[in-house]
Amino acid sequence: MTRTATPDQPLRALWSRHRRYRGRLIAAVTMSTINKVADVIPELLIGAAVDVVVRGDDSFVGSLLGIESRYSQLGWLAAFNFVVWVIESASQYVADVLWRGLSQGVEHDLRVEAYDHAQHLDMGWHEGRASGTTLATLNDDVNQLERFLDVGAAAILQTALNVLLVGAVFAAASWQLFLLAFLPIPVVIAGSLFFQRRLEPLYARVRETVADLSGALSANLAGISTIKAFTAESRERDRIAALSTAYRQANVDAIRQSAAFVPLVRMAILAGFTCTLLFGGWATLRGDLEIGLYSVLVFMTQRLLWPLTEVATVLDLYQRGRASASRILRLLDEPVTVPAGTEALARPVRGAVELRGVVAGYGEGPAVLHGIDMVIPAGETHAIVGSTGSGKSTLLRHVLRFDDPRDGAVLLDGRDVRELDWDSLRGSLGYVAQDVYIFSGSIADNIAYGRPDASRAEIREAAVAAAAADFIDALPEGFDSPLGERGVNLSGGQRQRIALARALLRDPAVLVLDEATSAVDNETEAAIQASLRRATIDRTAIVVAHRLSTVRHAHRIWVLEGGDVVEAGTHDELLAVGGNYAGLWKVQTGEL
Ligand SMILES: Nc1ncnc2c1ncn2[C@@H]1O[C@H](COP(=O)(O)OP(=O)(O)OP(=O)(O)O)[C@@H](O)[C@H]1O
Repeated sequence: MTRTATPDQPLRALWSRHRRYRGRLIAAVTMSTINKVADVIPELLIGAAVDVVVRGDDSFVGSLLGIESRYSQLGWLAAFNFVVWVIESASQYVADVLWRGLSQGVEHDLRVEAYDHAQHLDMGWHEGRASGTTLATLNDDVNQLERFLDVGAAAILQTALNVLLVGAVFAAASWQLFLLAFLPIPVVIAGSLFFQRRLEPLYARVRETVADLSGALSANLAGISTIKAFTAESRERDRIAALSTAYRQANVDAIRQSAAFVPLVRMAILAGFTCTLLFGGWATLRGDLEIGLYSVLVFMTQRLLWPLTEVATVLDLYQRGRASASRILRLLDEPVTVPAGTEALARPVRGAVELRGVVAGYGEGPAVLHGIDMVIPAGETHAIVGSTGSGKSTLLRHVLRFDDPRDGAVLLDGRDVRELDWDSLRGSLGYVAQDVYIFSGSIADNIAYGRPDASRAEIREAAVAAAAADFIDALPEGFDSPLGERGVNLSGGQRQRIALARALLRDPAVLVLDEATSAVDNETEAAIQASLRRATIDRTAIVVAHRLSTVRHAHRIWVLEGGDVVEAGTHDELLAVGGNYAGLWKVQTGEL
């Protein structure tokens, strides 16, 4: 499987996918700018107030407004200050709402897009990694990005605006002081770049370890009954503890590095602050600088420099966001190796299935099917039998196009399934898997999963055909009985019958059953067999079975061995041949 390289600028690459939010971003940046300007003005006003008190009639405010009384001048300043604060508070609120809306919007879109992409990736991709690892990307990584967008992006903008605005005030007051006060800035920038480079691999490691942990946690919860049955609790606890320790250690390493940045920033700030205090004070004493301006500059130095300590936090969020963005992009860049075709089948679909020289295998592994030729005419029931590991499920997997063959082709109604759109292919197939999945919801919801618009009467009809209606009616809430996420309150046989009803309700041209009656008792099996015979009168059925009694009436039985068809024929023909099938039949029934 080829993998597209992650771009060097994962956040930028991610943003290019979300250009539709540009308007909202511009609005958020505008609001933050208004807010920052309104935030700086009160400090200028303090300087103006000191100026009023010290210089009286000659003050800047006095000459600007043409008012003599110092009391009135201060009153005007207070009124102006009030207006500025109202603007500051209102713009803060609007900016917060806009930034959060932006991050929530991007997060939502990304989560849905990444999930949708993941569900279109082939089965091999999903089987090749723990589902918890994918979950970690869809959940933790997307959330991590939200934190960066929510807090980090706005903070970066605020700090940059701060430097610009305060810089403008300093530059207007005295260029010498401007240079002194801005002394720490290059140090902070150089430090940021240095730490950013060091932090990048550390946060990539944090994301990897959290994915491993998440994968192990979800696998363990899914297999909790096995853990209990084998009293493996303490062993599993230790395994999870080891993965958690790796995660903690990765975080500690990253935090140790990112925290080391804070003292560096603080020392740089101290230098800048001391310079302003000392050199500004001396200049004022010499009469080169107005007292009002000096007090403004002292306040401004605080305003300029202290927020720089935030740079470390922002850098931290930025690096975490970058690491998460790379993982999300990697998922989004994962190619869909089993893409849908574009052709539609002529309706009604007849249901003729053919395999022509199908060679198949998993990943880079050896071939599991070695050139299977099989013709299943429309309307017939064909069985596939063979010892365990002979390739029966692999064959079904290719009929369903969970995977494409390495060589040869699978055809439905004479068309290569790779050319067909999903609706034509999977819409024509009713599948009952070996391991039945029950969704949370009611029994009726589960049966209607493939046809959500089905009426209650149709759902009941499908349940009757699958020999499931009796046990469903016996439940206190009947078809409305809720099922747990994994259908834990149903027996294996009951779950199989629900799955069968689900497949029959779609009225598919081809019914694909993988060991669909393996978990039921003999009596239920006979009931299902009778219903299946009725249900498959006018449709194709491909049935994988271990218990040969369930397929003895099939039109044709294909016997697989080591990935090859070794025998084929009706039950009676195969018994007459006296080969593999006859041997298996004898073992299972004791008769010949
Ligand atoms: N996801 C997978 N990845 C790699 N190899 C696999 C995978 N699934 C099956 N195989 C291998 O393919 C071969 C055929 O397996 P398959 O499940 O098709 O056999 P089967 O006849 O259905 O067996 P059973 O009757 O036990 O279900 C086996 O050797 C198995 O190890």
